[in-house]
Amino acid sequence: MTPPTTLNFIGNEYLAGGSDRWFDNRSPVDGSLVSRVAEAGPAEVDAAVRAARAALGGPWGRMPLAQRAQLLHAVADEIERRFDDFLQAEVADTGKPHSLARRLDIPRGAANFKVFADVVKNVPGEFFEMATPDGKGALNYALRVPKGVIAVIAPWNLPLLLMTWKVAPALACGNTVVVKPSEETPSTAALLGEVMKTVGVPPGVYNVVHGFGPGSAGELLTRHADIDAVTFTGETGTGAAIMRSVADRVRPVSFELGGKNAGIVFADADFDAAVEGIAKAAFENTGQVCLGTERVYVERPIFERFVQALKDKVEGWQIGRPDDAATVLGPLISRQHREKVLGYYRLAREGGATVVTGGGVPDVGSDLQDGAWVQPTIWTGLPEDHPVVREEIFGPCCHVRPFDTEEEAVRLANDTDYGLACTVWTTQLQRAHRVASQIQVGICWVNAWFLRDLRTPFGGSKLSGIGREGGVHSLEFYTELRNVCVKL
Ligand SMILES: NC(=O)c1ccc[n+]([C@@H]2O[C@H](COP(=O)([O-])OP(=O)(O)OC[C@H]3O[C@@H](n4cnc5c(N)ncnc54)[C@H](O)[C@@H]3O)[C@@H](O)[C@H]2O)c1
Ligand SMILES: O=S(=O)(O)c1ccc(CO)cc1
Repeated sequence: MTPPTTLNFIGNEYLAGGSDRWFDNRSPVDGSLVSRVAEAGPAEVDAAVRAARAALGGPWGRMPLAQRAQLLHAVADEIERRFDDFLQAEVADTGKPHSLARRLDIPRGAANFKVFADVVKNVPGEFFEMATPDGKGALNYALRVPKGVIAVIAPWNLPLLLMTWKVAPALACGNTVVVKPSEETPSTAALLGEVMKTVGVPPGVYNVVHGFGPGSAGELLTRHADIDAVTFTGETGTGAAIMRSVADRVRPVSFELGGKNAGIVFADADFDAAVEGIAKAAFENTGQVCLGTERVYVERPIFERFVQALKDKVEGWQIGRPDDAATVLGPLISRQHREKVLGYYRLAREGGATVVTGGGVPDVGSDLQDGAWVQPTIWTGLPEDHPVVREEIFGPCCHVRPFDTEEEAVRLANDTDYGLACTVWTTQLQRAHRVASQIQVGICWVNAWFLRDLRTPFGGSKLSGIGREGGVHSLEFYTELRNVCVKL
């Protein structure tokens, strides 16, 4: 039987790669073939950028804001109508449990379009009246105009959610996009093309090119002379490479990059809630969430009890097939990524860590032996300068260490090159505010993790990114302000 194909989407049509380059998209559950993907070469990337440019001068560019917002609501409605198609596609690529994709990935994929359509409709303008020597004065007002053609480079961990988190505000602001989804997860970006066409989004507004990073569609797109901005989510090193790609043409970038996030648990915390919260932060999505917690600091009086409870909690989580309702943990995204994660598991052992649980590959049976399975893992006893405590692993693992004072906890949490997120657990109100204000991150949760209001600013400090998106903050990246000065 011929395997299904995943095609580039350009000008509202699915096109095969002209140069006959195809790559395999394999399931991380069992290594089976999900689809053959058409890799975009220079001609396809150029065609996508041209289609996007042309659309800015067509019906999309002339469309009133209210109608644009209505279309984006229709996109969201159509994603919801085709919920199961998106669910199957996302799970086929990632192997994540249906329960997780059903609760998080697909609903958020739809919600992004609704939220940003509404945000853009409700943004007030800026106006200044000025005096002039002739006494008649002048009026200044700022127009927000779309930036143009936006290159969207997306990662594989929350493919639809993180791609639409960029595409929705870009389109709401009147731009057009060329999306390069991760080579690991091309399916939902491709499927979204059908949705765009069905609801009547004009050709060229939403385009998708498939492929890899360096020397492939990712680099071809970010180096293309006719893109106006790049928005990227992924590894810090890739962000640096993209920055170099756009440097000669001085294009703006918005970067959501890696993290090595801390969790701080005070002895006064609601113990059970903290265990549950840290377990999710460390292990949900098999630890493949940039906001996840890989460093946990626990106040000494509850340290031993906390480590035991965290171990019990995660050992009770079922690892297995995505469609099994009891499954909590799926595989990693690929065997290649598993090699990286297992490399850190090895380093931890060699560094003298106490392996509280996990540390290897689970027995998932012969059916799944070609998948990318890994055990959730907890360590204690490593020094703070160990690579396992300093580098982003992006797997289901955390190192837990005791602390004695609030000052020490803040110092430990901030002792990192990254600055994305933190989760703090305490029932003392003043402590909560005091600590949150001192942690050098883009988002600090108190008694919560991954609770997102899409109107709030989101992004990272230090090596975790450049800029903030979310709510009106997205407009700062996806529009330009043009001041009009009218002499009266
Ligand atoms: N801060 C955030 O919001 C956030 C969210 C999710 C993931 N992440 C980070 O993403 C990483 C995991 O995702 P990943 O492995 O897909 O990241 P990645 O950087 O390897 O790849 C991301 C995307 O960039 C493309 N790419 C790679 N090299 C490129 C190049 N030179 N030019 C243009 N495009 C290129 C890839 O093909 C892919 O589409 C982790 O580091 C994680 O922390 C960050
Ligand atoms: O801002 S969000 O779109 O909610 C979001 C969720 C997860 C991550 C990290 O993987 C980044 C942004």
